[in-house]
Parts: sequence; C-alpha cells; structure tokens
Amino acid sequence: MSRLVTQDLIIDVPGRQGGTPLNLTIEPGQSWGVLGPNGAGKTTLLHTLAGLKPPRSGHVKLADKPLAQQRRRQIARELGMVFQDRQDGFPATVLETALIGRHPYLSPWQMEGADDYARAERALERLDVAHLRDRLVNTLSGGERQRVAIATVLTQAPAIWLADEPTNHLDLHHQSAVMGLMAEQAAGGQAVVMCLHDLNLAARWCDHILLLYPSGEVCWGTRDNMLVPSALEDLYRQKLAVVEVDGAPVFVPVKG
Ligand SMILES: Nc1ncnc2c1ncn2[C@@H]1O[C@H](COP(=O)(O)OP(=O)(O)OP(=O)(O)O)[C@@H](O)[C@H]1O
Repeated sequence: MSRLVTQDLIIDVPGRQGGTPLNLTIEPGQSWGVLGPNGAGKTTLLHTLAGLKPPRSGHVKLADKPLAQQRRRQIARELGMVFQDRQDGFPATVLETALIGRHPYLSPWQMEGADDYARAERALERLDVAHLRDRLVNTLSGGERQRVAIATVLTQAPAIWLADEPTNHLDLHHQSAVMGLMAEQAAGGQAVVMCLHDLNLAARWCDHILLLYPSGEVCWGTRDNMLVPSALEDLYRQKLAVVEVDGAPVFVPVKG
C-alpha cells in the first residue's frame, strides 16, 4: 500500500508569507480530517497533495517517489480526488461518469470491459444512485451529484482518497453513509484525507486531525490530542460547548 509523505511542505496560498513546514506521513489505514476556517488553505493543501498545484516549497512523495516525477496516469491509480466544485457541463450520464474512474487503468481508446462496468455499477449501488444510472449528471440535484462524484472515485479504487468536503450537499443520512464508506475504506487499508467543516463528523470518523490556521500555522496529530476545545475555539474564533454522545465529543457553537 502507498504512503503519502510531505517533506518541509509549504502550500502556495496567494498573499500568505511563511507558514509551518508540513512533515506529514499519511499511512495506509489512516483517516485524516483537515479542519480550518474559510480561506485557511484546505483545498489548496489537498490539491498540492494530489500534485495538481505546485507547493511554494518542499515536496510531496507518493510511494517514496516525488509526485512531480510521476506520470499523471500512474498517480491516478494511487490517488483519487473528490473535488469541492465540479463543472458537470459535459453531457454524460451517471454511469458514463462513474466509468471515468476506470480511465487510469485503460490504454488510450481502450473500451471499458465487463469488469469496469461491474465496478461502476457496484459503486453506484453503494452510493445509492444506481436508479439514476441513465440520467445526465447535469440534471441531478446537488446531493445526487456529490454521491456520483464519490461513486466515481470508488470505481477508481485508489489507495489514497483526497476528499474535499465529501459530505457537501448531503442530507444527514447520506452524510453518515459517506463517512461510513470513508471509514470502511480506511479499515480496508486505504488512506483517507478529508477536508471537513463539521467538527462532529471529524470527531466521530477520523483518527487523525490536521488543523490549518489562516496564518499558515499547522498542527496535526491523533484525534484525541487535536480536538481540544480551546484549540478549536482559537482555530474558528468561535466559543464552543462540548457534550459527549456515544463516546465521541459533540461540539456546539454558543453565543458570546
Ligand atoms: N487563484 C487564486 N487567486 C487568488 N487567491 C486565491 C486563488 N486560489 C485560492 N486563493 C485564496 O487562497 C486562500 C485559500 O483558499 P482555499 O480554497 O485553499 O481555502 P479553504 O480553506 O479550502 O476555504 P473554504 O473553507 O472556504 O473552502 C483563500 O483566501 C483564497 O481566496
């Protein structure tokens, strides 16, 4: 299984000077939550980890080799990205979209085979969008599109998931189902890195947390060490009350 390693990584957020160099190892089986306020650089970090955006300094290594030296196709067999914003203007059906997840494994002009179709169909079932298989993606609701995007990455079957707010647009049931899927991926030996705005999803489903401050300061560690109310209040500049439900902390914003 592949490991994602950053060496003295500083992400390139326009107008920001400096920041904490990130020396991080994302191990197979781990589930990371990236938390921080709007504009802190969560998406920039994820895009940098995916090799879609060059860092300001430092390196990202995938399977011991700098990302910058690897072919995109090879990277796409290892890394799957759930984007925050997608342009679904392309008139493709739900099934055709899920099948895009198989492209890293096919040679140019090679048609998808029975196994590719079976994987895509299974992923659509898993994300509860199989009934939409023949619909054009640009006719779907926001939550349906989000589930198709996740089904596409599930079809891709990467060793490492980079998911930018995977629960965006999802109702409570589907939020829980998607977080369950992410946990299942991690339990199966994949690594998962998710940007999340919901502290409570992070507290319940992630085992590692990275806190990203607008200044560029970063800290990271195990969930229990990182989800300290005073640190989170400082991160979000928001007072919090904490209760415990089912053994996990629940953070509630309070006035004052
Ligand atoms: N192309 C660009 N030109 C100028 N500024 C940019 C550009 N791309 C991103 N930024 C800025 O970089 C900062 C970090 O953006 P990023 O999208 O990584 O934040 P984020 O933590 O994911 O935010 P959010 O929680 O709102 O999704 C923001 O202030 C954003 O405005």
